[in-house]
Amino acid sequence: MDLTINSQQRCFEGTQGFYSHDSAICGGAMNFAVYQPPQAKDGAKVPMVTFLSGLTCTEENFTAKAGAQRVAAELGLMLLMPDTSPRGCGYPGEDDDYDLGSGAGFYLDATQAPWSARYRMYSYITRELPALIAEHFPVDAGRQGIFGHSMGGHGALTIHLKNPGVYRSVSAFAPVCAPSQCPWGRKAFTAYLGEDETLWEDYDSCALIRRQPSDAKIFIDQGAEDPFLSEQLKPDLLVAACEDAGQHFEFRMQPDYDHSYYFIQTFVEDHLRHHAKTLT
Ligand SMILES: N[C@@H](CCC(=O)N[C@@H](CSC=O)C(=O)NCC(=O)O)C(=O)O
Repeated sequence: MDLTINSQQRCFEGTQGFYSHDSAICGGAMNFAVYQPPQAKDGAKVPMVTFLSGLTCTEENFTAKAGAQRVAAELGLMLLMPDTSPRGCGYPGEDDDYDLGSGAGFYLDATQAPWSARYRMYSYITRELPALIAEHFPVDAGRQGIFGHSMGGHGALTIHLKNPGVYRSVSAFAPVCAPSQCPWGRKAFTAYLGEDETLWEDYDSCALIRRQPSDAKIFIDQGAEDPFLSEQLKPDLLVAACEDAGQHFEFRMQPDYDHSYYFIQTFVEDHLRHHAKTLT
């Protein structure tokens, strides 16, 4: 699989790069960013943590705003930052709303036309992109973790819960915890998956935990002043699901923090150390 290097720059003795490729699964060009830590040299393979971003984001938001590279360099973690959806599909309404279409792929495989042809972010993130990364970067595919923010927190939790042996560590910042029960998720799931809500459970962390908890510890930070907390994120539902199902978790409510990347950059070191405990 071919890869285009759009830019590469030195960063904490490692390399921060932006790349694109032609995705068979998403039916067009996709962008992503990778941070290679200094330990990834002379043939040495390093563990990788994938960060899934939230609504309106591209591969650039976390890469430029989270300040994760310094600690990733210290811990020897490769970071993979995918885009949040296919782009330029030409579907009606694709660019009209911030919470549907471009920038809002919700990390699922759409089953409803027209989205089903290209909005296949679940398969892209779990199959095509890791294979491409393994071909072009010195990654140890047996040591992978996943984390994310908001819509990307939902993606990280669901992808871990559906693939606990591949994504061995998991964490999230302000995740959409129960997409079947909040306006962002219900709008996206109706459009992408259709009206049958029983089919939504496959992409709902609370339902997945109740069905089959994982052996990992789910680590979550949430800002207490997050404007999306009660209507969209609903961490109380995830905490209840974890408690009922016996899922190991740590949930931290952070006083005074909001939903922004200032919140993320404050706690990103804790998240990377959480992943390193399992992966290194
Ligand atoms: N209506 C807002 C919503 C956009 C927003 O807040 N996006 C968040 C993720 S929200 C959940 O997935 C984000 O990460 N934005 C990018 C950033 O760099 O802050 C709006 O359109 O502004």
